[in-house]
Amino acid sequence: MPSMLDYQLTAVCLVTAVYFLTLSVFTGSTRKLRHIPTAGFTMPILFLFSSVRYFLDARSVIEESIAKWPTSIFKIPYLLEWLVIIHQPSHIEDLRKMPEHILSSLKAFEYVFQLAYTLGHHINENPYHVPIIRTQLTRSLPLLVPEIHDELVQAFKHYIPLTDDWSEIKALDTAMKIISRTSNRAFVGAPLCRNPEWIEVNVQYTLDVIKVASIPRFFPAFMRPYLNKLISQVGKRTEKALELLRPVLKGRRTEREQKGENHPDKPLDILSWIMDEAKGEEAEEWYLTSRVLAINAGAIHTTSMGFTQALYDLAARQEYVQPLREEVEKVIAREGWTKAALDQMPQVDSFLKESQRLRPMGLNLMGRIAMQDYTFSDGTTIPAGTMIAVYVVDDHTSEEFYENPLEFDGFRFVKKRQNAVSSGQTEKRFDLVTTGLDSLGFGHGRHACPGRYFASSELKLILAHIVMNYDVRTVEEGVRPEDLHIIDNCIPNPTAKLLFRRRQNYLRSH
Ligand code: HEM
Repeated sequence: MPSMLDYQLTAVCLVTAVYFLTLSVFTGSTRKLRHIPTAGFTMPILFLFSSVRYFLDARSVIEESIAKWPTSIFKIPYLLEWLVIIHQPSHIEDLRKMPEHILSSLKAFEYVFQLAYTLGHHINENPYHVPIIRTQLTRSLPLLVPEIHDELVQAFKHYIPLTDDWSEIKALDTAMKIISRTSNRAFVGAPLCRNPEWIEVNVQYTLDVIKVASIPRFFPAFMRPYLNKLISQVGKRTEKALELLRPVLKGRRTEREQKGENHPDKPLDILSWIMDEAKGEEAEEWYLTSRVLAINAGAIHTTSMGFTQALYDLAARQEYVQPLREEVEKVIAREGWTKAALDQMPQVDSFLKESQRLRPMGLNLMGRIAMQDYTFSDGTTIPAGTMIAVYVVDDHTSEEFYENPLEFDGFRFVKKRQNAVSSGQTEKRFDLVTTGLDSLGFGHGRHACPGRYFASSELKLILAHIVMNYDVRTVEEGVRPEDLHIIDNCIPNPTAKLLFRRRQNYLRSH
């Protein structure tokens, strides 16, 4: 039996080990970043207190730092590392212009998503899916929108039945299932997109990636590989997805052999395009499955969060329902459920953009790792290896860009579009898909989200479908469910329920 002394000795050894560990981990990087102002303490151990404060209330820590150093960059203790925060438009412009070999988005992605234990290094080594999403998926939207609409009608019927009495629906969970199904109509086609096991494996894979990428960052680097292995279910999920995708892959290969690579019935979806592009081992079934899962992981979580935020905004602000309905009804009567119709819904577009402006999916986006020492245009140098990110909230709520910036004004961007037109500028500047220094929810610059055209069409279709078919409100009238903040991530309340029923007051008879 170990004695009391043994326990005490073990405790002393552990504390000493942690102290020297943090000392060795931080003194190197801390010394190199000494010239950059710090939110909190830089000393080992004391640093941990600042880190805990950031963990509990990231927004206040950053806002206080901006008040102290309004024009300069600063660093914050992010768990066991330093994160350099930029927020000034001039610094964001510097970041936007920098190529991969100076400020790397891929390296940041690899680190933040712990690729070795989640999606796998092959996703970053050959990111051939990015141009597919940016060009083929976007260009195919006019053909895909009616299909996605068809899928979402079925998905809504299934997950939120049209009843005359109010039913309580858990918003975020339901959003993830609906988004997974409708997105997969464009990713792998029907009927796999609506197979409950496929939906489940994609949703769970996405949640696993987030878990495996986040938890180990609470621990020192040397412990992460062991922890990752302990908690990761990603391998198991990939095997399950492979089992479901294999028959589809086999069927498509047979069809290609029989009818030719570009036969007229070739399905119009991401799976077809990645099968066209994949070379060598990437063309193997496991790698194709892993690529489809990675695309899903990037698409489902982000779009579901954006959708849920907008839904909470709508449910709590009933005054927007009628004007949105009028817009959708008028356009759909003329155009049907098409991409052209979506392009003529400025109010729907603006509502979603305003929701994203005030509730982006994270306080800090556009992560980069400096691949070499880099000097910003104001002369501040960050050493190679530094992790940086943009505090987007500052730009999204800046009076320089927005009147009454903290107020939710669902049709703010409709007015901005009208002003732009009357002053001879392009109204596209204020579209949901358009990024800028005042609109960073999809990033900005060469790495801006390539899926934003697809996501935006999907979000517009869903919001339009909801206002046309449902009444939706919050459980406590007018009270919007509170967001959940995990460090600098803003997650729409994951447990909140909303009330749905069949729409009661039709504008016209259907
Ligand atoms: C509302 C939904 C979405 C939001 C808010 C969002 C947001 C973002 C952000 C902030 C970035 C990083 C930009 C940067 O670092 O500069 C990004 C990158 C990316 N997103 Fe999205 N995204 C969404 C939906 C999607 C969808 C549906 C897809 C795929 C179909 C997708 C695929 C990607 C990919 C592949 C990248 C990496 C691009 C690169 O490294 O060049 N996203 N997204």
